[in-house]
Amino acid sequence: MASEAERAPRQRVAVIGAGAIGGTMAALLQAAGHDVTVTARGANLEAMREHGLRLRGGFGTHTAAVTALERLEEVPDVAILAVKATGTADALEANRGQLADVPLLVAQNGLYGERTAGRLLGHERVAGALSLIAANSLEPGVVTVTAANPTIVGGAEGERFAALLGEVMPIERTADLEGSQWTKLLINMVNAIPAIVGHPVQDVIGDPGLRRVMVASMRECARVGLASGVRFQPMQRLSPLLVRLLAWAPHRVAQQVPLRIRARMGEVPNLGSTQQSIRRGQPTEVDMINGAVVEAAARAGREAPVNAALVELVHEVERSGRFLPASVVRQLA
Ligand SMILES: NC(=O)C1=CN([C@@H]2O[C@H](COP(=O)(O)OP(=O)(O)OC[C@H]3O[C@@H](n4cnc5c(N)ncnc54)[C@H](OP(=O)(O)O)[C@@H]3O)[C@@H](O)[C@H]2O)C=CC1
Ligand SMILES: CC(C)(CO)C(=O)C(=O)O
Repeated sequence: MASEAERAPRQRVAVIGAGAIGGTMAALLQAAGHDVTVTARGANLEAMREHGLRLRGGFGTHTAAVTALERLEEVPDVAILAVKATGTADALEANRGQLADVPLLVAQNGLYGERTAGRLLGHERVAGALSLIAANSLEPGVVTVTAANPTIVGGAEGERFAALLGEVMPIERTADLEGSQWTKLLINMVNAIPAIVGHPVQDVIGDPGLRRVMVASMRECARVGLASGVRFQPMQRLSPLLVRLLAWAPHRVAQQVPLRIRARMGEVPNLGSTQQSIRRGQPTEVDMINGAVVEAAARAGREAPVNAALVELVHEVERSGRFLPASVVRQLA
């Protein structure tokens, strides 16, 4: 993190979508002295207006006095987009007039979120952030960080945002955002099964039968990425060599990948962002995560049957609002 002398001058920062990740960034930036405006809606907006934005957990406790609006009213110096990828188009459309030429950091899972945002806004002053933080936003106005891990930043405006966020949280730079997005996509293969069975990520990884299916989905992701020419970038302790091992080594070796991810997650139960969407009755990003592997497989003339099945099962849980027995997942691999 930056020293006092290295700190950037106070900036007007807009955070579009102050949920788990956006709320964490907004609260920490406000605590560091920046002038932070967030956009939100419903009970979350009301709670932040009434009580401030309350941060708990791994980055400490802070109630941030942010300006909370439904949509931006002024042009900020920089903006962070932290809505789920399913909400990008609506959120940018609502704030188009204020974001015309403003550097924008897209903090999302999945592939190419910054390119999508740049295309929708008609400029290329964009960067991408891949958050290894685990955070919950299940109570209006409150964000709880359960694992205060680093965030990886890259893209055209990467340096600017790495400097800004580096003031308040651990940041790593990537020169190959796409390669890092793929590594994060591989890590996000931990999301779908917890969302199907309704258990924390750590418990799912601890279940040998569910872990086997998770490894199979990771293997598909690794093989499809490698076949598509992706250069997986190192992330946490997931090295390019380990990605190759994951793709081809026997299960007993490959399972080290989810086990290492679990070790980094800490003890506090982590639902994962996909299960949080389900619990809030909202659409998930599964089409942009497991679905992205299925799409990339099709482009490469391959198949990704385990990911295709997981996409279907997550959609089934979205529709019914009922988690499924673990046996339904265990039979996939
Ligand atoms: N949570 C986590 O631990 C992690 C999440 N991520 C990724 O970060 C990204 C953000 O996820 P996360 O923070 O969990 O998501 P959340 O759903 O917690 O936060 C998104 C917030 O944006 C709000 N929102 C959506 N559309 C609009 C809009 N048009 N105007 C204003 N507010 C809007 C949502 O409100 P509403 O609830 O009303 O829809 C919600 O409060 C995702 O891509 C996720 O995959 C990455 C790493 C970890
Ligand atoms: C890394 C992980 C699993 C942290 O929760 C995440 O990215 C998510 O929840 O989407």
